Amino acid sequence: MTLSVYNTLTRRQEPFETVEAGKVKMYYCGVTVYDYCHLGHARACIVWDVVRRYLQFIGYDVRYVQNFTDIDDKILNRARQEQSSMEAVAERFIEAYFEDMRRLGIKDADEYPRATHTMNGIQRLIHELENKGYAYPSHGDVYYAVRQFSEYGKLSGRNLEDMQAGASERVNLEDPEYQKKKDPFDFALWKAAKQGEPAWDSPWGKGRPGWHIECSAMVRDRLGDTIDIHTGGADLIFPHHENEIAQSEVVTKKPLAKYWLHNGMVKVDGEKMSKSLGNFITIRELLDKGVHPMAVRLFVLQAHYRKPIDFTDEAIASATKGYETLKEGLLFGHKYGKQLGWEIGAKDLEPGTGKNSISSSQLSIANPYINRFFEAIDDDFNFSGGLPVLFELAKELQREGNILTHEGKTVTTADVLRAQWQTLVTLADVLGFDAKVEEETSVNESLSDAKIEELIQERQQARQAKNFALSDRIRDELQAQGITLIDSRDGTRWHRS
Ligand SMILES: Nc1ncnc2c1ncn2[C@@H]1O[C@H](COP(=O)(O)OP(=O)(O)OP(=O)(O)O)[C@@H](O)[C@H]1O
Ligand SMILES: [Zn+2]
Repeated sequence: MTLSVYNTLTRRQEPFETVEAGKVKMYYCGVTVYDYCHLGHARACIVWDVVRRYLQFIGYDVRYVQNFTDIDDKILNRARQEQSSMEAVAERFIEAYFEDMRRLGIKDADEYPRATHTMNGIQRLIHELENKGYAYPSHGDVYYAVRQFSEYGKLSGRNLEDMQAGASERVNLEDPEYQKKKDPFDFALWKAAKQGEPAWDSPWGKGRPGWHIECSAMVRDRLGDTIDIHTGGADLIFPHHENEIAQSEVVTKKPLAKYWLHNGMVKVDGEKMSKSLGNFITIRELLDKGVHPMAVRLFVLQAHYRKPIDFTDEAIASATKGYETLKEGLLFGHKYGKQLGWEIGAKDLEPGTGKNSISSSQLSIANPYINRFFEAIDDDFNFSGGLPVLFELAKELQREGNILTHEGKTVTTADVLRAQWQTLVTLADVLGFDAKVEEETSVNESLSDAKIEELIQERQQARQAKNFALSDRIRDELQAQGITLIDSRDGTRWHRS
């Protein structure tokens, strides 16, 4: 079977064929940085992280770009509340983004463009839209004229006439914002500067870009006219992605993306978890409470990526239990490899980096598992369908581990067990699951929170006394025990890995 994916644009599952053979250009609409990331963002980032890992695993050279929206009314509001600046708020939450996502084992994207760094590309696009008659200036703003683009609505399946009929009662024609537009569905490409807000010079006067145009500009600047996969949450299909298409395609005369993929929402009591609704749990709250990052990953991957999932304590508890089984399997080689007489170097114990990490003879033993895994995932990235393969292997290894402990021998041969274990480690790595040996340390043996705080104090004093050798040693010793320190202007935070 070969990979096929559900394309929001065509509403069909289609064979996956890239623009350029062997290469995938992929763009994800990332976060607006005015608060800590929540579990909904974790879901989106985990899903696209795993899509990227899988594409790499099956041999594609993937270029993955993810943006940060660092100009927005919500960022400005936060800056006002904190008597700080838009830049400072954005910087702080970008830093926090990296900290949280790395804790979840999400690999860094190849590039992280920001709206504020893309001002030339944004203005160039608006200028071209204006020249082609798709944009018009009004009172210092510039708007996109949706009626000009005959294909408007093709992604979301919406039709301007129906939308107009539905909205007519809600549109307040007295509203000055509406009065600036020729059509109520026209959207801002550029907004005139308001008193006290950050602004950039432009041919239309001082101002700042609208949200949709930044993604069109970033895709074009970083990846070109047509990319293979454009992703984001399903909440972005309309209007954000519809507007991106409208902006980009009339300028380039080419499709913006071959495949439009959207992840389902994390919901709380049936409603989207979102920063604006305030019904969210941040990634750091969840992890600091002791939920294992890999349990969060399992929680996310247990559902098909397009379906909504409900966040409940029970669901997280059940994922935590599930991860315990997976972890047992992943640590099998570390625990029993020697006893089974495997000749293993440190490299064998590393998580797999692709098909090549399993030799061809091992691959043939492991084939049924690998084939089933591929078959599931090739069907529209059905990661949840690939998980039973991992659990079957993990349970089998767990069972053999118990027999070995109690009877001193295993039922299956050491070679087969080794192939099964390496298959598990390799396939688990494709989904981003990784178990660390130090996780074997029981809670009793590990450092208490109080002891960690004490060592951090000691390190602080060492730094003040400029005894960097000592402060580095304390940090390294903590790291060796799975405690990561993060220094920032507000002091030192820590977390267990
Ligand atoms: N609850 C959620 N479940 C899954 N994905 C989400 C969820 N919330 C946001 N996303 C996705 O995360 C990315 C960043 O979203 P964004 O920064 O707009 O977050 P948000 O919480 O929706 O914010 P706001 O409430 O201010 O709109 C987008 O791709 C979005 O679709
Ligand atoms: Zn976007």
